[in-house]
Amino acid sequence: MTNPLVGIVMGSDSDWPVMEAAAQALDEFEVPYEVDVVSAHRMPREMVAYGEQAHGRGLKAIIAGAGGAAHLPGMLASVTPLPVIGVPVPLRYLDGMDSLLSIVQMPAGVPVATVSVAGARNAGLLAVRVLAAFDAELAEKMVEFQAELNNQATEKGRKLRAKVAGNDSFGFGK
Ligand SMILES: Nc1c(C(=O)O)ncn1[C@@H]1O[C@H](COP(=O)(O)O)[C@@H](O)[C@H]1O
Repeated sequence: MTNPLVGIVMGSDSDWPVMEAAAQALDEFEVPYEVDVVSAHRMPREMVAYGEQAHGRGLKAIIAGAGGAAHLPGMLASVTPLPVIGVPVPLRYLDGMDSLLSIVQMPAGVPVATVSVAGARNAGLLAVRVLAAFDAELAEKMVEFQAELNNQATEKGRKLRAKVAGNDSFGFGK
């Protein structure tokens, strides 16, 4: 089995419906990853061990998702030299604002790259970019992915213009 390059961890299995999108993004780029529940609050010793061992085990980035008082991404960032990408998971109350602020407002010296509330897909894509900085083949795949995004957006504009005005006044989207 291929060694995982990205660790996707979350405070609870209840975060998986949100965090799954990170795994899907990594699948699209054929980046090997591992998935686990690691809670700073409920299993602090295991959380520290996970963070301390991640680099030595060959991981290149950690994606950490948590909801509510979401301390997991920041605590992992404090015990690993790896880049940590934080995903604020929205819970029943407060619309994820609690998770967002818990993750994004890190003290200087301990960075967490925070994506949007429930932005697990972007977390996966950001991890791909981290790896692509040192992997020409992966970088090429990312360029192709971006070109496809461009095509899709252009096509949406073309369809909208055709629907609204029946013309192509900006000359985009041939
Ligand atoms: N924010 C944290 C941490 C942590 O930051 O260590 N551990 C669990 N949790 C969060 O608690 C929420 C409710 O968890 P349960 O569904 O298990 O009660 C989840 O969103 C989880 O990420």
